[in-house]
Amino acid sequence: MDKVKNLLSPLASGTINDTLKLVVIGGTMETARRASASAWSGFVDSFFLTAHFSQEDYPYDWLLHWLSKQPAWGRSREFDITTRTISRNAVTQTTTGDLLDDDEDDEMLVRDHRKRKVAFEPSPETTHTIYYQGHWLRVTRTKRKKDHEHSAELKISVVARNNNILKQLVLEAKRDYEKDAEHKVHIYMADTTWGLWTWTGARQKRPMSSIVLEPGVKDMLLADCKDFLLSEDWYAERGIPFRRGYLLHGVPGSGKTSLIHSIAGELGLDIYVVSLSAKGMCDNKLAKLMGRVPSRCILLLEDLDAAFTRGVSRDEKSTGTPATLTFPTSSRKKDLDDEEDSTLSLSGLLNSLDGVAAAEGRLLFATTNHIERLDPALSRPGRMDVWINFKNATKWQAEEIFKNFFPCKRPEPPTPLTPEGVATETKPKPRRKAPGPVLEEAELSDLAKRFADAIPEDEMSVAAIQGYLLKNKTRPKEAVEEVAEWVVKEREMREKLKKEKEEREEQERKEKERKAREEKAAEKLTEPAVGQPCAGLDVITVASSTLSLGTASTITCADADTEETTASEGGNKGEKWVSVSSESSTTKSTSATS
Ligand SMILES: Nc1ncnc2c1ncn2[C@@H]1O[C@H](COP(=O)(O)OP(=O)(O)OP(=O)(O)O)[C@@H](O)[C@H]1O
Repeated sequence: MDKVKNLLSPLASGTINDTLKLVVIGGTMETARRASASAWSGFVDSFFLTAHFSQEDYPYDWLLHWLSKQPAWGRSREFDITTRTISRNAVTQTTTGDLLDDDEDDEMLVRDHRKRKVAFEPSPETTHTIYYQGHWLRVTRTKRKKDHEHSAELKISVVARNNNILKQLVLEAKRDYEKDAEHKVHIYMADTTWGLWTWTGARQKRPMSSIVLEPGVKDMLLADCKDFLLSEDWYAERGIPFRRGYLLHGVPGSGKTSLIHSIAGELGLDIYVVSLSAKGMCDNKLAKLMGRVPSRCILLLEDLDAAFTRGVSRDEKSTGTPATLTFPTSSRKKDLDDEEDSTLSLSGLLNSLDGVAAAEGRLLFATTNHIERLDPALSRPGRMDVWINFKNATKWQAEEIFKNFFPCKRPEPPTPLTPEGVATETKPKPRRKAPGPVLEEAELSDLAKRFADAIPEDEMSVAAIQGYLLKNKTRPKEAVEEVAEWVVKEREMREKLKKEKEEREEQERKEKERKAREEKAAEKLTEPAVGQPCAGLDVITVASSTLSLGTASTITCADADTEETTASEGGNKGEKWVSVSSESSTTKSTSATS
């Protein structure tokens, strides 16, 4: 008791009393200050209407698109600068700081190639103030994490009596976005870090006429897509999932991707692009992405064959025979779990495409240069209903590409008539002058024919021919005269590249073999300890009764693939090694003493 009194006695002294008073007064004042500050901010906030727009929903894109056009955005004091243009219509700024519209900017780029387009994006976690229809909007882009998932959000606050101003803003942003979309194709890329779709910009629509394919192919494909989009009820009545898949396969540079973009433009659809071989792509992320594809769009799976060169294929999984047989220690098991988590499997892909979460009404387009590498399950009807083979250019294609490439004098279109039949006086739209000479129509046809004669059938890709013409874009006549020489050079170059590739592959094969030999040798050297699993084998049976050589127990290891069984007797170096057949069969003992 005395001890307690001694301990408390300093508290009764004057100094401690004063200190305590100070602490109490200070604490009270601070609490009061905080309470009043939060009350004030609560009071101020009570005047604000706040709307949240999640990245997973359309209004987020509309608003970002709208914001990217606001001059105040460019003058904002905190922003991310990117040379990746948000949209061709986005407010852009040269490095000198002047705001320019697109046409001016193009001119600038011609005059001064060092000047680059710079786009402004809202910095995350910063607030921007924008004046809109008599109101000050406070706009904040935030990143949030919910249920282990990252996503972005746009928060817009405004002082107003009701939410009419926010409704108006969203509608205007939507109208603006859709107006731009009329002439553009919006492209979204799969973000494998967040498992979300990221808007990467809008591309000018590419006219179907600029794609040169054998007659009928484009029309057939377009008609099929249109027919599908109009057949929702037909599919519903028959209980068939409302989806259609198109597999475009064939040589590189033959127009697969270009055709898809063109169709998207023609049908007014957005494109959602997934590269299955992208770093970080796994079953989970793909399923999430597929669940977030809107109902009417083009889903583009690029380089379909590339995805499964590194992952675990469905066949390996389904037979239960993993590619490498291992006995996971706890840390190794964690690695395996992580690996599984970051791997894309064929079954994962099929589930994502067909699963309940998969969007209805989407057009699935898949491209590949190696159709022979595809698993038949992936390309079967129901998943890929229409297949189109893209080949190297025919002579007819070469001729058409040439005609499309060079400008020629076209006859003036007839003057439109008024309802009374009087010709209207219309001012011709000023056209940008194309570089190079403008040919007569007949001359162009003649040159195109001569050009096509020099191009070998089904040997050069359309992209290669286009590349050659680009180099001669102001010299149509010379392009024809020099094309034979180019073909020879191109062949030589391809021969050289082929040789180099073969040499590289041969070297890689040798290297692989060498590594395999080394691994085998290392395996032989590692003697399995008694009671421990044999590396590389997945079934272990301890059969101490089958053999009675020496004193140690015997381990029998069955190779899952070959059913071959070996047994080894433990013991010191220099003692016996025994091989036996499987447990039930008779011992084919080859004992040896080293
Ligand atoms: N049939 C074609 N008609 C018009 N242009 C074409 C055609 N084929 C290729 N091109 C041109 O070649 C370039 C490459 O074409 P694209 O990317 O569409 O080929 P791809 O078949 O998708 O190639 P990859 O398989 O390598 O992805 C584009 O600039 C495109 O304009």
